[in-house]
Amino acid sequence: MNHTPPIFIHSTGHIAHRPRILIVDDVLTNVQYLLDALKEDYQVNFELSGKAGIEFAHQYRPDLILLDAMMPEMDGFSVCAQLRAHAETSAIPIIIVTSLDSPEDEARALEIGASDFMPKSVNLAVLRARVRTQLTMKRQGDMLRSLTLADPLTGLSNRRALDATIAKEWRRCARSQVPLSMILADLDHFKSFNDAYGHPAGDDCLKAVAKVFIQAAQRPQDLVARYGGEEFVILLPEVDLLGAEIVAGGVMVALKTLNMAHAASDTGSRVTTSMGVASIVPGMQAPEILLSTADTFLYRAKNLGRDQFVSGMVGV
Ligand SMILES: Nc1nc2c(ncn2[C@@H]2O[C@H](COP(=O)(O)OP(=O)(O)OP(=O)(O)O)[C@@H](O)[C@H]2O)c(=O)[nH]1
Repeated sequence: MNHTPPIFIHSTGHIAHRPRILIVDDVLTNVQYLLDALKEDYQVNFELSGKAGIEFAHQYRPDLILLDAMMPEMDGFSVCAQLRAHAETSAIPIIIVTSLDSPEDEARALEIGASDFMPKSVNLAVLRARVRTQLTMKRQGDMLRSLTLADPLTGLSNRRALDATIAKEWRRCARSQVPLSMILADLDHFKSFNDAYGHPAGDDCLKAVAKVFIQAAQRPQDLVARYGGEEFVILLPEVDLLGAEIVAGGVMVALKTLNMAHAASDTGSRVTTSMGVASIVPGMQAPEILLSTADTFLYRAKNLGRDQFVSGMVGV
C-alpha cells in the first residue's frame, strides 16, 4: 500500500496535502465500492480488520475513517471507542458504514463517538457530500487547535503548547534514556526598549528575535516557544548540554548580526539576550526541574552582566 500522500500546489501557490481517508472493512467488495467513489478526490487507504485500522490510524493519522460496524474479532464499535480513547486519534472523524440500520445501532454509534452513520447502500452523491462535510469540520477543528497553541504576535508555539511538548518529550527521552535540553532566554532591558522606541517597535523587535530563535533551532523535533512577554524557550530533545550550548552560541552570534539598535540598554548599544541552558537525561524527577534549572542559570547570566548564557546539567 502506498502511504505517501500526493502533494497539490494550490493556485495561491501554497502546498497542501490531499485529505487522507482510511476505509476499514473486512469485505473487499465493500472497500472497492467506497474506494471507487472517493479515489478521484482523496488519498484513500484501506485495512481489512479493526486491529490493522487502529494501527494505521496511529501511524498515519488519516483525516477521516469510514468504518464497517460488523467485522470479525473486533467490530467497528470497539474500534471507534478505542480510537476515541487515545489523544492522537481522538479528533479523527469516523463515519460508521453498516448494513445495520436500526435507530438503536445508529444511536449506539453516535454515543461511542462516531461522527456520522450511514447504510452500506448509501447513494454515492450522499456519501461524497457527507465525507466533504466531515473533512470540512476536521479542517476547521485543526485550525482552531493550532490557533490555541500559537502565540499571535510571533507565530511561535505558546506556553500551553510548550508545556504539552515538554511532558511528551520528557516521557520519550526517559524511555530511550537520551538527553533533553532547554534554553530559556530573556531579552535584556526590554522595558527600556519599549520606553525608548514605543510599544509597536517593541512588538517588531520581538518578531525579529523570534526569527533568530527559529533559525538557531533547525531540527524538526526542536521547539521554539514564546514563554512570556520577552521570554523565549528553545526545547531540544535528544540534544546534550554541549549541543545546547552550541545552539545558544548561535543565538548570540545571530543577534549580533541582526544588530538591532537599543540605545537605552545598559548592556550595549543593540538588542541582546541572557540565557539559561540546562540539560538532563530524564528519570524519576518531575519535568518542571528542567525549566526551574534553566531559570536559575538565566538569573545568574543576568547577574553576571547580561548578553551571555550560563549552562549546566540539572542537579549538578
Ligand atoms: N512591545 C511589547 N512589550 C512587551 C510584550 N510583553 C512584555 N513586554 C514588555 O517587556 C518588558 C519586560 O520588562 P522587565 O521584566 O522589567 O525586564 P527587562 O526590562 O527586560 O529587564 P531585564 O530582564 O532585567 O534585563 C515590560 O516592559 C513589558 O511591558 C509585548 O508583547 N510587546
